[in-house]
Amino acid sequence: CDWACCISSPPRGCFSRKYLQSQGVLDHKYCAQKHSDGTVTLPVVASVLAQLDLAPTLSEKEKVQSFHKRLIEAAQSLLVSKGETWSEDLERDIPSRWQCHGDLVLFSEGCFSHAIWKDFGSEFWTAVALTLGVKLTMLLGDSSYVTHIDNHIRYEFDVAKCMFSSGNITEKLRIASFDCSVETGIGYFTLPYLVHATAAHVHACEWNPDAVKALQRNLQISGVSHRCTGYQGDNRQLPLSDLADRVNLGLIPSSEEGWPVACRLLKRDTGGILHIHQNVTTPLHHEPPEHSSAIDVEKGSSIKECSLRIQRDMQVWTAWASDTARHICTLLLDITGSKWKTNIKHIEHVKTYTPHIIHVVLDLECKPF
Ligand SMILES: C[S@@+](CC[C@H](N)C(=O)[O-])C[C@H]1O[C@@H](n2cnc3c(N)ncnc32)[C@H](O)[C@@H]1O
Repeated sequence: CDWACCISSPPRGCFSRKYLQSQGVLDHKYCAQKHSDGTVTLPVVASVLAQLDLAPTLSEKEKVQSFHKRLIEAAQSLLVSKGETWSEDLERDIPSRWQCHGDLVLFSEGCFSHAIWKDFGSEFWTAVALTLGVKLTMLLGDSSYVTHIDNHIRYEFDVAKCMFSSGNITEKLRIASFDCSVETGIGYFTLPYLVHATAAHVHACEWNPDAVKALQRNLQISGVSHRCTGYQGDNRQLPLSDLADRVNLGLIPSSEEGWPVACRLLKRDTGGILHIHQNVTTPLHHEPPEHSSAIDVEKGSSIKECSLRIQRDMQVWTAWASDTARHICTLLLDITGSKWKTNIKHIEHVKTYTPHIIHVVLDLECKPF
């Protein structure tokens, strides 16, 4: 049967239709099937199987660890069946992290680098794909169109042609908690603003035609197309002004090129909020000495070091935020010809790339005098 994928046997995957519906994973192309023993098999989209919470008792970390262990076991058993010897070197070559986009898995460079995996070819990649619960990988597959479900929003896109950042999930969750029901917005995170923050209207500008196509499709899937106006092209050339209560400037490492257009877009009479993303670089910190004379002293100093480090990081972010606020004030004056005041409402820490490069978001309130 050509069912995309199905879940039938408890206890591993016993879900109600309502639960699957609420997660947006029921595959409506197929009908449910009733079996002679009274159980019912519900069709789900194959690509989301790996993301379903199949083992609610395990934490996310434990789940990744368990997949990593299974990946090692699968590689080991294939290798041994071919008469090869397992080694620590090979074990280190098995990745412990990866990104799942529906039924496609992305591994970083620097893993599976050993020539032996290449020699095993598709047999090895099939074992990897099966272990991770995906149907295919780019190494075997012929389609790069994927479905990714993030906080109940369904994103369908061509992963080979569009960029999707799953690392922004904490920021998407924060946006989901906003109430934008009387607001017009523009910028990043169109779908979370429309679906969860229930924005009255969102303007979305994108220069990649494939991403525009995907956005149109996803707006329809979420049933929010009527609250979105899309523009294809360079957002710096956008012929719009004086319409937004909120502008999301999500481009990193810096969104600075978009600041003038964002200032032009803010409502002239009431102003609004700019969410300015930036990778802020903090100075290198002095690491604690390798050997310390007494354990309790070492422990004490590491806590102190840690809190000092956080304080220094916060000072760097605050200094960056103050500079940015001043810069935005100048831009607003130049663009509108009148004075504005800005207020740093919040600085959100999104992600640490290295201990010294930190992705932050400044929520800057801008009001005309
Ligand atoms: C980092 S990706 C973000 C993708 C997605 N919004 C997400 O959060 O996962 C940045 C997106 O902005 C688009 N982009 C970058 N600069 C642009 C510009 N000047 N005008 C229009 N679109 C732009 C890129 O094509 C890309 O789709």
